[in-house]
Amino acid sequence: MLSCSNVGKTYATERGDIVAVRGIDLEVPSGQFAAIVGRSGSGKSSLMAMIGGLSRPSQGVVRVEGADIWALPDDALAQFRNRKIGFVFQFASLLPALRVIDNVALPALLGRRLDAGAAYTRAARLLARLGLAERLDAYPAEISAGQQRRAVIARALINAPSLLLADEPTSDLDERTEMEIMDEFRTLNRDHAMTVIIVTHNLRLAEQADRVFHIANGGLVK
Ligand SMILES: Nc1ncnc2c1ncn2[C@@H]1O[C@H](COP(=O)(O)OP(=O)(O)OP(=O)(O)O)[C@@H](O)[C@H]1O
Repeated sequence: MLSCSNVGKTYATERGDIVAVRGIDLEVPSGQFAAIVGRSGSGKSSLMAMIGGLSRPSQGVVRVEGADIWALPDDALAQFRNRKIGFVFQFASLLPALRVIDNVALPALLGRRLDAGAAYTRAARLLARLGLAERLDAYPAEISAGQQRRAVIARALINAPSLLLADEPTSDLDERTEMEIMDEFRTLNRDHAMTVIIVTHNLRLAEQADRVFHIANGGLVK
């Protein structure tokens, strides 16, 4: 379902090139729960950004459900991301001027596959499942960090993606919230055959995955 063939990323900087990812080959079958682990700076986020269609590889091919995503024109890639991939990334925070429920419904409205009524109904249902039924009308600044993370997860799921990418989804959260979020990922993975890839520093979380990829210095450790 997801494959990387010889995928690499080099950043050109004023002080020369930085090779962040060096020709990685990996495959994650549909419905698998995979974890990517590695030290800070090893290239995990760069790899996830290429897999998610957010940052163009310097070399290699990324296929998601058979599609060579980086061969798609920009608008087709944007549509593919919107429909097929859910993101739980640190930088993808909630829009502060919108209520929680508006934030969650937004990708469905942008994707134009659900009408507004259906988008809001689905957003409310997802938020309720994630324990936010009482906070639908709150603004992001009015809810806790753990609740914000759950709202981001609801937003990632609104278009029923086949691939969920989560970069350090539970960092800064207490152990109980962390476990609740992991349980939610496992349920989605099991009940909806959603492929899940998480990046984590936390080996306790990685142990729960079907498959663990270790990255060091931009390459996979065999
Ligand atoms: N936009 C960029 N421009 C230049 N160098 C970058 C850029 N983004 C990342 N790098 C460098 O690429 C390497 C890999 O970074 P990356 O963020 O992928 O690692 P990581 O494993 O996700 O780290 P962390 O666990 O700290 O988030 C690092 O040396 C980093 O400094």
